[in-house]
Amino acid sequence: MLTVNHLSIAGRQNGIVHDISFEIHEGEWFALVGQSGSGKSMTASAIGQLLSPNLQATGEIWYEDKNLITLSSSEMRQIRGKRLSYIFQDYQGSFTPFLTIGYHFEEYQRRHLTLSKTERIRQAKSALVSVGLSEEIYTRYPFQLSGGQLQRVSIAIALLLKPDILIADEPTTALDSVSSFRVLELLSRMQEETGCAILFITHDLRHVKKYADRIAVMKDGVIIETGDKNEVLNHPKHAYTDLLIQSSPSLRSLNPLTFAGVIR
Ligand SMILES: Nc1ncnc2c1ncn2[C@@H]1O[C@H](COP(=O)(O)OP(=O)(O)OP(=O)(O)O)[C@@H](O)[C@H]1O
Repeated sequence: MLTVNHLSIAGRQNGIVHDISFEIHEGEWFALVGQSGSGKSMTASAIGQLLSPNLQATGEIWYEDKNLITLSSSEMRQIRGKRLSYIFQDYQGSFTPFLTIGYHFEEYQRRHLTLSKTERIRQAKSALVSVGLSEEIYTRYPFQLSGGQLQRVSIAIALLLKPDILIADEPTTALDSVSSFRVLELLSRMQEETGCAILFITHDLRHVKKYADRIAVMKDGVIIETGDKNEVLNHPKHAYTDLLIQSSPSLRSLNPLTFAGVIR
């Protein structure tokens, strides 16, 4: 569904991502993990042409028969939102504070869907209800909502557009554990309902263990290991992956040999 081939990202002075390749299959939950600064967000941004202008992406990012890197801004806008949606850690930045939640829905709906105004409002309210929020939120302003509620609004908008791929860049980092749980369960439900693929960026291997199908581990701008979730978590090939697992408390016991103290 999405094939990244030899992607590199560089600034004027330095390289950030170095020749990475991976594939996201239809309907799968693909987790990109690794330490802070390893290039996960830059990789996610490159897919939707969202890199800052001082950064240059080279290589290929194939979605259907299009190399996304070569598309014009207007061609990319046709795909981003409707076919490829983002949910960010910085949900505040995704909303304009002085515009109502309804207005945010409208903006996406008008750009990507052909519906009457009444139908747009009906669908938006129904999307809010489906993520566990009240219809009344439609007329509220972003500053009147909590972080967890705003992140659920982001998901409701994504849900409405039914993208093929949802890129969720640390969507729960700024949330408390109950809100995080709700958001992840919603993403999981959305995936079941719409069959979309999810590119999930996280530091938290517990979330990977619970939700992901496959994992890519990134370090210093390079993918050092990719594979099936259980394979990577139970039999890491790279010492760095092992270190990530060791430093995730609830995952230490995944490897019974480690748990028994037979291997480190
Ligand atoms: N606009 C920019 N210009 C130059 N370098 C940048 C720019 N934005 C980010 N970087 C650098 O790119 C590197 C990778 O950043 P990125 O945000 O992709 O890391 P990450 O793996 O997502 O980290 P985190 O988990 O902390 O979000 C970092 O060293 C960062 O300083």
